[in-house]
Amino acid sequence: MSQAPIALSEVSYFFGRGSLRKQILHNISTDVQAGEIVILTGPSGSGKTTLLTLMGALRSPQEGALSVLGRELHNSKEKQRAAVRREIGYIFQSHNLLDCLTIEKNIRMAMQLEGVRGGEAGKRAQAVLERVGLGEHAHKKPSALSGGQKQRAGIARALVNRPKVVLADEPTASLDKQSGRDVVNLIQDLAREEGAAVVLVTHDNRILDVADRILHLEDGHMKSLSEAVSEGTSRMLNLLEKHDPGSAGYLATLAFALSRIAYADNEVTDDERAAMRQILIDVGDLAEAEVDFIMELSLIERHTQTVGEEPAGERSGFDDEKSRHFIDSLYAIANADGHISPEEVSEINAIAHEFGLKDYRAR
Ligand SMILES: Nc1ncnc2c1ncn2[C@@H]1O[C@H](COP(=O)(O)OP(=O)(O)OP(=O)(O)O)[C@@H](O)[C@H]1O
Repeated sequence: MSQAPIALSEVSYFFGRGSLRKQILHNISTDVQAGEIVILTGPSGSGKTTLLTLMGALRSPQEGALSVLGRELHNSKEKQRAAVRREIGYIFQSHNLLDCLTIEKNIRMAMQLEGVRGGEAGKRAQAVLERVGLGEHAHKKPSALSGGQKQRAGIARALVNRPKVVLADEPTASLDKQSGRDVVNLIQDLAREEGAAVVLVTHDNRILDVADRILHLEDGHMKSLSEAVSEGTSRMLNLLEKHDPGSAGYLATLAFALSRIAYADNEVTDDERAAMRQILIDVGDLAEAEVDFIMELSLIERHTQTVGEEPAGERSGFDDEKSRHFIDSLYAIANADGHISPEEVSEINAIAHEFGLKDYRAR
């Protein structure tokens, strides 16, 4: 099998020398295949940009093997890295377009570096601008475009030479929800069409679904996806709790209780999932992707908890309205398939008891 466009094996990276030497990345191993989209997440300072710059041949690792487009970069010389860089498409947080040139000229400039000029360059520039929805804006300068349009022009420039490796650093950071979504969809479509290996650094949870794989960095160490999901969810819940203490606690408690009902008969059906999702969406003013996070985390937690290992019962302190909503929601999940089983009833009773709630619907 041919080598992946990006291949890392036990890569470590250090900044500084002597007593100031500090290890930033620890034994990172991963391959990014052609046509694959990998998202790199992690808290600020965890080493995402450093890892991206290694993959982008802007630095070379002091330890481990790093191959980009078939070239080994461990201890490489600047000249070798420069040659690799010419074959990579970079998309930055700010579009990095030259303001004094039109969009079309910005794109032609990228082609000039590859020796493509004249009519051929004009044709290719127009085609790529149309592809990113900017066909009618070719002769405008960047200052005349919106943030999302500028970012799309940046993508057109990065992709016009059809790179086999595309690296994007926070491409949606300055965009609103819809523009951010448009931009990642575009990167995804173009990457698939060209069979490029794509690595995208982001803090934006809303775009995680475009990833084929999510890599999570913490203090320079690679973490598993489930650890990343759990970290992302608790960060989000903490944030919510700060802004809206009542509903955050309620949402987390409710999500977990609903998971218990969904698992009462040892299997979560699609109907139960859909009902659970809708109840949680109706409770808070969270984005759907955030609700999905909480729901999946609750289901995972429930699934991995062994029988007899129930969480310590807490008195809920819910007012009457919340108590009713809580009990009704449990019944709604139990009844999602049109039938409430004895196991589900006994789980509802157990939860009501643990939370000190009266099951006003019990017969
Ligand atoms: N040129 C440098 N010299 C010394 N240390 C650096 C340098 N660049 C980054 N660092 C340190 O390396 C660590 C990782 O930084 P990096 O920018 O890769 O993190 P990040 O995950 O991309 O953070 P953010 O999400 O804030 O962009 C940080 O502790 C940072 O202070």
